[in-house]
Amino acid sequence: MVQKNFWTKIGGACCIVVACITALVKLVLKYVVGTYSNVEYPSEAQQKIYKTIADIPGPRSLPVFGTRWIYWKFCLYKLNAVHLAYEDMFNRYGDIIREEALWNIPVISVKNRDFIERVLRQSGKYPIRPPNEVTANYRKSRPDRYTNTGLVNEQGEVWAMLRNKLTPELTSPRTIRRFLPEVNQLADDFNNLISLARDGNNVVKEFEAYCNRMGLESTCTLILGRRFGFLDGEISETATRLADSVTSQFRASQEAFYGLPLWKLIPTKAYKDFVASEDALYNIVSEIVDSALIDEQQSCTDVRSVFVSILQTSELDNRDKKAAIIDYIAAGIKTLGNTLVFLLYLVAKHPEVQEKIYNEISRLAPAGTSVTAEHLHKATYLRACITEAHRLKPTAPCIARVLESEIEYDNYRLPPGSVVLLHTGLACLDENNFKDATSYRPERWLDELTKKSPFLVAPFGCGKRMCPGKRFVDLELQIVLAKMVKQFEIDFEGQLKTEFEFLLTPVDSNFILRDRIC
Ligand code: HEM
Repeated sequence: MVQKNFWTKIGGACCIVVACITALVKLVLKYVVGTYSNVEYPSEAQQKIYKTIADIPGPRSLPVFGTRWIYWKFCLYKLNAVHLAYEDMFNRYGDIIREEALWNIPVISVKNRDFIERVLRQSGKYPIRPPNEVTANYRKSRPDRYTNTGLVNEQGEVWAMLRNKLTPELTSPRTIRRFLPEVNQLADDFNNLISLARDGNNVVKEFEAYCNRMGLESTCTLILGRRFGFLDGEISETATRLADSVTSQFRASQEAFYGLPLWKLIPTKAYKDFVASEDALYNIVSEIVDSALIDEQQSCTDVRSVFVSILQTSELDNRDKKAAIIDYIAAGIKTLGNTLVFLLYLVAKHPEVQEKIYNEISRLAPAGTSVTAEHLHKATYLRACITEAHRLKPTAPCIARVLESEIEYDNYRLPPGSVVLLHTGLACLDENNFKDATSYRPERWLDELTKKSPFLVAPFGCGKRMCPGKRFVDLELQIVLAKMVKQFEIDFEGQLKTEFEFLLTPVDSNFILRDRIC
């Protein structure tokens, strides 16, 4: 018993001695190493400064399902109002939010200007935009039609190869210059269509449908090099099918992305709808391409260059050429239609702005003349009105990226591979970034002091993955706005309603178009 006590005491003493020696060695090492190497060892408090993705605030997350429950029926937000959900979440949680997709994969949303700029500036050779998983999944299941998931959804070297081969003709200023007379004609036909669509009170109901037809006709004309009659009084069955399938494609993508992604396990209704719309789109575009191919052999006009350049691209499978045309048409219709409605709505709500556009364009291009490149170059106020509409109501209000390297923000460390949504649209409404941010004031863009803000006012995205349709859309918006303001006094009663269908989309828009008395 005495012996046991003795050994216990010896053991205790040894422990105390070892602890003291360890502390002493630590102290000496810290002092010596600190003195001679100049390396600063962070204190425990300093080490804790960095927080991880898991610390970012956001809605409560469920195992496996993550935070997608917030869009379920009777829960916090509506699936067709995702834009309002983000507004509310930024108010609740601050400038950085964590959501979780299926299997608890984090998705980080940010609206801080500095963060947005750093992410967009860091992009390397192959910037990664998270693919639309529904489209990618479907296309992989149809090797008979697709060799890859397409320009919009591919990554890395395959994306770079598609981008290099498919976009130069579309983005070339020469193509856009050559297309100018055609856009003048398209704008005249659009004016004619909406003029005839007015009721006795000069109201055009569901104006967005006409703008989508304009998006469809002009994108098809640019890409396929011929007119399709989507602006004729009677809309053809093909136009209706094409417009419907693009709408249901966006809607189904939205449900499959933000809703419960059960489609990964079983073919849900949303997935089946998506497949049906993708099939319809494929069949319609195939018909159009085939008929355009026959015409192509009989004609040799210049406007066909985008189509011809795609068809003549060497080392590209025919399936890729058809897929590219589908992607261009699908990418162009609703984006262009929505943007046109938002622009005209803002102009309608600001008669003083409208008057200034009218005066500028009447001075530059008198009645009866076409709008030329020189007119547009001089129409600085008209262009400012378009930039300001992109700032205030962009149809694509956020840019998605996968981080290529680590980023630190507000004491959080986000590792490479993190999925981030950059909410440029909401950042544009922040008073810290723009004075009088929620007002439509085109004049701000005429002020030399206003920063151009290419990372905030970025309706077409940014960097190497930027929208290849930008130049064409710029041209079209300018000519359509100029010609509409010349012909009509545009008015709108009440507030424009919007929904989110993967894009910010106008609904039930009734415009009043009074003939201008010159
Ligand atoms: C107002 C009309 C349009 C808007 C607002 C718009 C917006 C955008 C945005 C935000 C992106 C993503 C860019 C990024 O991640 O940095 C994009 C990509 C794309 N857009 Fe557009 N777009 C429009 C019209 C068009 C048109 C007319 C076409 C084709 C003729 C087109 C074809 C594409 C393609 C192919 C991509 C994918 C590019 C890539 O990943 O390399 N877009 N667009």
